[in-house]
Amino acid sequence: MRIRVYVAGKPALDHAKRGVDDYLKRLRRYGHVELIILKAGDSATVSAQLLARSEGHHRIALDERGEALTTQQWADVFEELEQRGEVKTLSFLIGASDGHTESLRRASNRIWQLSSLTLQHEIALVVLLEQIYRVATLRKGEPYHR
Ligand SMILES: C[S@@+](CC[C@H](N)C(=O)[O-])C[C@H]1O[C@@H](n2cnc3c(N)ncnc32)[C@H](O)[C@@H]1O
Repeated sequence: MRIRVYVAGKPALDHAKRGVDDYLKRLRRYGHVELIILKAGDSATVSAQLLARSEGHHRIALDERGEALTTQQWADVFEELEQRGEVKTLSFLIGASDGHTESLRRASNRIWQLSSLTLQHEIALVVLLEQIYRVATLRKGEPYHR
C-alpha cells in the first residue's frame, strides 16, 4: 500500500523544512511514502485540488476536530487496510489556512486529528510524517517506538 501526503504550498519555515526532509529520508527504508505539494490557495481551491488528486484513494483528512486515535490505533488501521488488500493508495490530506471544505470532509473515508490544538499546516505536516514513521517502526517492532 502506497502512502501519499498532500499539502498545499512548499514548506517555507526553516524548522519545518528540516523536519520534513528528515522524516522523508528516514521513511525511505519503509517503502512508498510520497509527499505531494500542491499549489497554495484558499480553502475551496485547495480542497478541490486535494479531492481531484486523491480520486480513488482511501482518504484521511487531517483536521483538529477529527477522531483522536493513538499511534497503535493508526498502526492497526494501516494493518487492516493492507490485509483487506483493496486499498492501493492511502492519502493524507492537509488543508489550507481555513481548513477543509464540507465536501472534502464528506468525501473522506476518515477524519483524524493530530491533537486538538490548531497547528500551522507545515507543523501539522512534520507531526504527520513523524507519526507515519513511528507507525512504520512500530509495525516492524523497532525500538524507535517506545
Ligand atoms: C491552520 S490549519 C486550519 C485551521 C482552520 N481554522 C480549521 O478550522 O481547520 C491548516 C491545516 O493543518 C492541518 N491541521 C492543523 N492542526 C491540526 C490538528 N491538530 N490535527 C490535524 N490536522 C491539523 C489541517 O489539515 C488543517 O486543515
